[in-house]
Amino acid sequence: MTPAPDKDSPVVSSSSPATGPLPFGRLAIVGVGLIGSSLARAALARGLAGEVALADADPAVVARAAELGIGTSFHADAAEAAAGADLVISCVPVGACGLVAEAIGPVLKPGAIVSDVGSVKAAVVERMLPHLPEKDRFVPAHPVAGTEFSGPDAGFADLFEGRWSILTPPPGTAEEAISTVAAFWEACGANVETMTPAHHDLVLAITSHLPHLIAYNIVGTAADIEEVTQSEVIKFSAGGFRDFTRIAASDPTMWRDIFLNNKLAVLEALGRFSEDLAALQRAIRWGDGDALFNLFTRTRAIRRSIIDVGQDTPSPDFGRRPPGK
Ligand SMILES: NC(=O)c1ccc[n+]([C@@H]2O[C@H](COP(=O)([O-])OP(=O)(O)OC[C@H]3O[C@@H](n4cnc5c(N)ncnc54)[C@H](O)[C@@H]3O)[C@@H](O)[C@H]2O)c1
Ligand SMILES: O=C(O)C(=O)C[C@]1(C(=O)O)C=C[C@@H](O)C=C1
Repeated sequence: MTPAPDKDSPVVSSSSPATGPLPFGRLAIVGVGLIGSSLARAALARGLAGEVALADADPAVVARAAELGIGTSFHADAAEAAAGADLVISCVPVGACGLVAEAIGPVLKPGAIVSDVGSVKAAVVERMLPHLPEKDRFVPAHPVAGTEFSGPDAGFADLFEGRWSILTPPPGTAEEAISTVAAFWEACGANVETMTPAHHDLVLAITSHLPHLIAYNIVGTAADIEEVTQSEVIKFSAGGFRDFTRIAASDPTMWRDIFLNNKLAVLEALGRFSEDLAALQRAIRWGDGDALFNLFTRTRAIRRSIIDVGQDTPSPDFGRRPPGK
């Protein structure tokens, strides 16, 4: 059982094998991009649902999902997919999650659980919860796993294997709904942790959102520097810059929505980052080699500890990608 967080303890629990009513009779996934299609593939491959109903607002995505055979039914209408489902997961950009909740709310069967995968959590709760008939059956989630690719072709069944999925149930969420969603993610190969939406947004602002902002910025700056031609950016991007270009290739809609919906936490993290950057600027200007050396030693240890605990693979491009990409 994974209890709902209270306000005094933002991080409540780490994963321990959960049990739940798996397989579901019907799982509905709304938004069949990288994450939605990976979940659909994982659910089919691992036998987590009898029916996997897929819906997307883009007709080309619905057609492609059908062609790929990654579900059991394919819908242009989210409500049609959600009708009769035991679990409905919204896998659309954060800015569109309110529209999904509004569409599915009226057709949810009694007892159906609703979840999502958005990279921001407080705004998702604010946008989705008002439209849901059973407020205690909404269990927001965020799989901390992804790539810079989008769309149904980019997904793969093992994306969540060994990665974290963070659940952020609002206070009052039914324990049984939380443990069912936890069991679902564990069956997809993920480790589950539960925390408050606000705490999630603070943590992810520094570990995910700010790094993306920095990558977008540095690639934009490099492209703008007139003496560094486009061809040189490409030619010399085999080094550290290459990692930034990978991250800066991430989906513009998804990341626009993340920054607009986690504004305060990102601005707070950016403030701290700017202060530390100014300190580095001073160290370089005044020849303070010790300050530089000490920081670089500390950050090298952090990277090595990340690899040691198996949270990353030391691949040349630092990325996880679908087979064949
Ligand atoms: N990409 C990642 O690395 C990653 C990782 C974890 C979580 N997330 C979160 O997962 C969600 C989806 O990201 P993705 O990378 O799969 O995006 P994606 O662009 O690959 O897919 C999103 C899909 O949602 C569809 N869509 C948009 N609005 C819709 C609506 N109103 N109704 C139905 N379908 C709609 C789009 O047509 C598209 O097919 C986002 O909220 C993102 O923050 C992404
Ligand atoms: O590996 C990547 O491409 C990612 O950026 C994945 C990443 C992350 O920052 O770790 C990006 C956003 C998601 O919300 C979760 C995971």
